[in-house]
Amino acid sequence: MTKKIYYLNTAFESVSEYNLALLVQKYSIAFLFHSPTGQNIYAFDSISQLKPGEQNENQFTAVAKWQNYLFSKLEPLNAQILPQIVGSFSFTSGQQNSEIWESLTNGFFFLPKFLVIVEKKNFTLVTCSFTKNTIIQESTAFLRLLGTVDTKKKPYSNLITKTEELAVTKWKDAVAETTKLIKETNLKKVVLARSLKVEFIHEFKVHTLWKKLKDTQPNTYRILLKQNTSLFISATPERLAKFSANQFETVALAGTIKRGDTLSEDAELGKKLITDPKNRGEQQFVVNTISEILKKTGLIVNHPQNPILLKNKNVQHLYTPITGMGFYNLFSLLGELHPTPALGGLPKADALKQINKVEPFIRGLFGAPVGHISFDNSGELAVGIRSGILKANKAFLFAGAGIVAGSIPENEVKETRMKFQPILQVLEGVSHSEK
Ligand SMILES: C=C(O[C@@H]1C=C(C(=O)O)C=C[C@H]1O)C(=O)O
Repeated sequence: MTKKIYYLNTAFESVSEYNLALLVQKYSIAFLFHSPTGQNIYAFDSISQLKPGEQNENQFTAVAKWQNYLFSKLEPLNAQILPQIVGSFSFTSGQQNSEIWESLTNGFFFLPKFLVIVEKKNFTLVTCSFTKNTIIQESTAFLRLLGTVDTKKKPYSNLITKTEELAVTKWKDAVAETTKLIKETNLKKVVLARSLKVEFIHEFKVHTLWKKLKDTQPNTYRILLKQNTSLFISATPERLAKFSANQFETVALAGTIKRGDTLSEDAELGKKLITDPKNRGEQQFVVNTISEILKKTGLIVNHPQNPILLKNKNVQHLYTPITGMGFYNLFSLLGELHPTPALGGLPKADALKQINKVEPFIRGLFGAPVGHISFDNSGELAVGIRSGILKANKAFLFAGAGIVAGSIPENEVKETRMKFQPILQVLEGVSHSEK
């Protein structure tokens, strides 16, 4: 690509989230990203694409190089707000193409042609184009389309016909084997995941999923990545990083217990989690490892001494926000950090080896960094858990749990079953208006 990439900003009044989600069906590539505290991003169509884990180098270095290259081509047309690259890394580089993940196996990033950024009720469209002469018309046509997306409603429902937890016995054996290995070697923690297959009557429409995600998971990230016929969706509570020039915010999230049916039962369960030595130890590994990595890159690190409880609809976790201040190289820091011991384990390399050995599927985007990065290296990435991949009338959901010396296989099965719930409930009995 030798051509320049022009970009233009158009501020506009407002648009409903539902209309933006409806627009996804008109494009083969789209990305929706709702952060509980950051920017909301809606991206459609692409100017340039990269599969990070398919390059012959570290996937974070590959994205950094691609981003640099794109930056050298950017040409603002009276624009203050930069375009952003959006999408997902893969859990690890060089994953073997899998039937489930198909072309998303090794991650997928793109520079959107149309990027809607919503921040504190300000709506901006950032349009990218190779042609200077037509960019204004392209933006206008996009906004017109957005304003006229058909929201007429007809009754609609989609029902699950089958759910199947895959290879449960084998997974329990893997947990037992891993626990033994942890007791016998210097391995301390390994996060093992399993999968749930779901079949339903019809193919899902994106806006249906998005509405259900919004209705059922109000305080998590909400993420949707569409590439042709594959849809990745996530209701993750876990931030990998929110970053700007000299600030890097991350979290240590680990340790899980169910929500209670009453306020007092819920508080009781929370207390049990926060005073439980196994879970506190598991989460402390994550706090220590992340803090060490940030310090090693020269950041000044701050975090509260003790975790607090993060309560989502289906589960509660131990949570410590961690902030690093100072200068840093974004992509090399992300490469050091991912996967944190919340998703990989400790020591990282040995844990990844064990994951590779015992997990019967490719993680694809499960647990991978997913989000948006501006050309000034500000942005936000979440950890792609509480997630699944949908294609036609099938979905594969994923859930993992931290295995430590004291882990009991049956309890880990129950914990991962709870972690399937956020996305399972999105797919379950969807019944609302549909064109
Ligand atoms: C791996 C998952 O969750 C991670 C593991 C947790 C745990 O072991 O308690 C808690 C939160 C997440 O960091 C998942 O939801 O699939």
